[in-house]
Amino acid sequence: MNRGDVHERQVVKFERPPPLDGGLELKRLQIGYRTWGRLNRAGNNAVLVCPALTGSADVDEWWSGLLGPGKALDPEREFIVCADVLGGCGLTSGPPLDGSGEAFPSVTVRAMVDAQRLLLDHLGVNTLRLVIGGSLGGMQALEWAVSHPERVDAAAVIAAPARQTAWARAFNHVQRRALELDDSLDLARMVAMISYRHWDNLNPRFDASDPEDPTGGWLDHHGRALTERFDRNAYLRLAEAMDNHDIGPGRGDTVSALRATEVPTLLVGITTDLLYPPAELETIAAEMPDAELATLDAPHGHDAFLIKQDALNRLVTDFRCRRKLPYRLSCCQGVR
Ligand SMILES: CC(=O)SCCNC(=O)CCNC(=O)[C@H](O)C(C)(C)COP(=O)(O)OP(=O)(O)OC[C@H]1O[C@@H](n2cnc3c(N)ncnc32)[C@H](O)[C@@H]1OP(=O)(O)O
Ligand SMILES: N[C@@H](CCO)C(=O)O
Repeated sequence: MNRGDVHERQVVKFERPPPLDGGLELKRLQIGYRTWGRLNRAGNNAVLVCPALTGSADVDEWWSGLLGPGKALDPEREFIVCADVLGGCGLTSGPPLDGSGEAFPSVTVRAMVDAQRLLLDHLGVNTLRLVIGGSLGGMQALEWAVSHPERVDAAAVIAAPARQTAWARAFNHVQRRALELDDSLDLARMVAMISYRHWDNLNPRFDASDPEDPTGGWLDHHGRALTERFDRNAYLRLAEAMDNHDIGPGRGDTVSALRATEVPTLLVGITTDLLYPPAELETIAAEMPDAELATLDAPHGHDAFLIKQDALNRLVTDFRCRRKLPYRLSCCQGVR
């Protein structure tokens, strides 16, 4: 069943799974996931896509610019897998699904990777041709490259750090305070939205002298929209996971962990990213033995990885073609 062209959401349940990172013991682990394309007999043509904070397994909804025939994630040639994130509010174990709400245990990025590994084992995936993600998804992709290099042919880390930064923590702190005052996700999302954008995105779009305040209206819109589609406790758990993200512990330190990771890795920095500026990605690239740095030139800020999809698709495709990774596309011709 896992070897066909399955597109709809599926669920796998692990009774008494092994403890996940951080001593996370769940009586039952459920993972909701989607796949595109077919897994080959050797189990070595898979690509794992890791979602960002409020993302889901529905890659076709939020990364359609990268998913499709001839694109960076090509289901005609590869088996694309994406799961709802552990601790979130999809069909993978998390506060709402588990029913434990606030009592759902802390989750780390490494635990997210542990859960994804169980899923890949279940599907018969041996090695990944690529693991890719932006923001929280980029943290997961980097953690994969560091913790399971033997299973990863290449990684693409977009707009994410190797270790959470004080600056990004500051935004999460204010969001937690907002959630203490009011259970609704409105205010937290509005704060987050400011960190996801840039003045080059908002200034040309909204007239600051307009008495109807389109900037405020836009923020209100996003606050309301998240409240309708997301869960407060899941949000808190995922923000906590981002705040605790560090590939270093247990591996010397962050720099030692990067230096020991030989997986070919593409690091994409977004020119206007105020949350994880390009300098973060440059630092990672400087330490990894086989890293390539690329720049996504966009006025949108951090969220450009969701908005400038054609340009991102080109960066990822070019990386894969240039590295002659086990990947053949007509668009590879001419890439050196
Ligand atoms: C990566 C993952 O894993 S998935 C998570 C990605 N998805 C999300 O984050 C969902 C939330 N959406 C967004 O953040 C953004 O819409 C993006 C990143 C997907 C796209 O960004 P942009 O193209 O800049 O869109 P923008 O931020 O303007 O949002 C458009 C929405 O704002 C509304 N809007 C724009 N201006 C205003 C305004 N002045 N007042 C009120 N509403 C406004 C639009 O009507 C539109 O509403 P809709 O989404 O309900 O159709
Ligand atoms: N805006 C995206 C990315 C945040 O890093 C999200 O809501 O998941």
